[in-house]
Amino acid sequence: MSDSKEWHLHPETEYRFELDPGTSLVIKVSDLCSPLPSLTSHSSKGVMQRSLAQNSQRLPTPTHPPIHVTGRPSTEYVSDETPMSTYANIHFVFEQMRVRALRDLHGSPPSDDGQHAITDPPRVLILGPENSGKTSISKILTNYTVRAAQNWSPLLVNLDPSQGAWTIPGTISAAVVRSPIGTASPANPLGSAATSAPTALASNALIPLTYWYGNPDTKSNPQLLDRLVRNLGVHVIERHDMDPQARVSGLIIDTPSSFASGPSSGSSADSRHTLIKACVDAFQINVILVVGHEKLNAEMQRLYGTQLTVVKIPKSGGVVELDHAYRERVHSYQLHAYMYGQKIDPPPGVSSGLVGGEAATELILSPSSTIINLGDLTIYRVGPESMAPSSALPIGAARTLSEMQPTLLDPASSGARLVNRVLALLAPFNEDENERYDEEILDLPAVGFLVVTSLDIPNKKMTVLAPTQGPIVGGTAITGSFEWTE
Ligand SMILES: Nc1ncnc2c1ncn2[C@@H]1O[C@H](COP(=O)(O)OP(=O)(O)OP(=O)(O)O)[C@@H](O)[C@H]1O
Repeated sequence: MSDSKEWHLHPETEYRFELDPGTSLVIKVSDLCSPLPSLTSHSSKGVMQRSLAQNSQRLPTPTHPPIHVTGRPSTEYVSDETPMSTYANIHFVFEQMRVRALRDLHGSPPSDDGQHAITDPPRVLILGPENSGKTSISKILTNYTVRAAQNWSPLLVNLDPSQGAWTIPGTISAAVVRSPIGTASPANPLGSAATSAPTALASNALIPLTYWYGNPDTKSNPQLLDRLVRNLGVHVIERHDMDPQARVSGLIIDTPSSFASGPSSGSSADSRHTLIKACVDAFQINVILVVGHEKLNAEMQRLYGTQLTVVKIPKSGGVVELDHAYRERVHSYQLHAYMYGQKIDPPPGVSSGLVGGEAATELILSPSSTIINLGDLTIYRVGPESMAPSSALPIGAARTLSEMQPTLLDPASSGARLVNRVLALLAPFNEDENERYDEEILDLPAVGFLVVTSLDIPNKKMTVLAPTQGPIVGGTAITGSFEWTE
């Protein structure tokens, strides 16, 4: 038995819904000249909302066709208060910046819009408190950009280590986006990465550059996060230098809420400001969008108002308050989906559908469980867990040294606590010995993730679970605070 409903949406309204765990929803927009992807949502918990207004720009007809919704959302309603027109206007301003940058690149005469002196594409930092809709706005602005029929390929950057982005929580990453990102499940909040997606998703799968921070909390090791943000920025700017065509598409950065919340003075404000400055410097930011936060807007205007554009934008009333328990469940779900893929069942009565605009084949992966020698993998830990207590530091010694100090772990020692631990497998060290340096592992991107499922100390063996049978032996890995059991 299918549950189907038809909704007639007026201009400037949006349909919102929330789903119970393990349920899905199919939305069809009828009477379109070009097909709009059905939005099939699947949530591991109770809440997931989507704004349909984000798609309304694509509707080619002046009359607004009904939407057909199949499934049983736990909550659904139509809101007539939406900030989407503001978001669309911001997109149009960014679009003009891209076009001016492209004209400049091609040596075309500047357009006569009075602002032709500025030929920088938008490099946007989105700041806002918890549950303000930052990630959704980053996705909306990115998807608008790739739908603009200009072949733009913007970079989407996620600096929130609690989010999981394209791989697993504990990471920060950047990916070039060429077609609208499908986000049909909280397991892939920013679309699917090519490395873990089956071929069915290949047409819009993303290849992210990922660094492992290893903890969901930005406050656990702000210095490490600062370094990783700068590393990511170096790669992004280098890429833009080599590929000016990509540079003109600009970049959009989603940030953790901790960058926005907290006192405006004192040591925690200092660390917050240091991280924001790291972003502004590393990615050569020229626009800061502050989502619905007067005080933060004033703070950013004061700090950056003279060197770049700071704009406050409204928070959508549709944003759902996601609590700690939900976020923890999503972390576990993301790790499961990283290893095993995910199966999204359409609601009763629907035999097939599109998931994020792609064919809804079963997105199941078969991870590989491998037994290796304890010495086959060199494992480090970085940060607080390896630190001596402050009282044990020599007088005058700075805590900062140990915060950034990688410590080699002996898997057999009880302190290593490796069972169920998530490890990031790092890219190889520089082949040129002369280019090697002490803290090089802090600057190596992650190429994959493993979970230690068991340790056999007497036989000096351990079992690791990984999504593929890629080379692990001889590799270097870093632990973090994440543990995962099936
Ligand atoms: N305009 C909207 N309409 C409906 N639901 C929305 C809208 N914007 C966001 N949401 C929903 O609200 C929830 C939180 O939004 P989002 O993750 O974008 O916020 P955030 O500020 O990035 O969160 P965080 O606190 O993790 O930084 C998500 O479930 C998202 O799907």
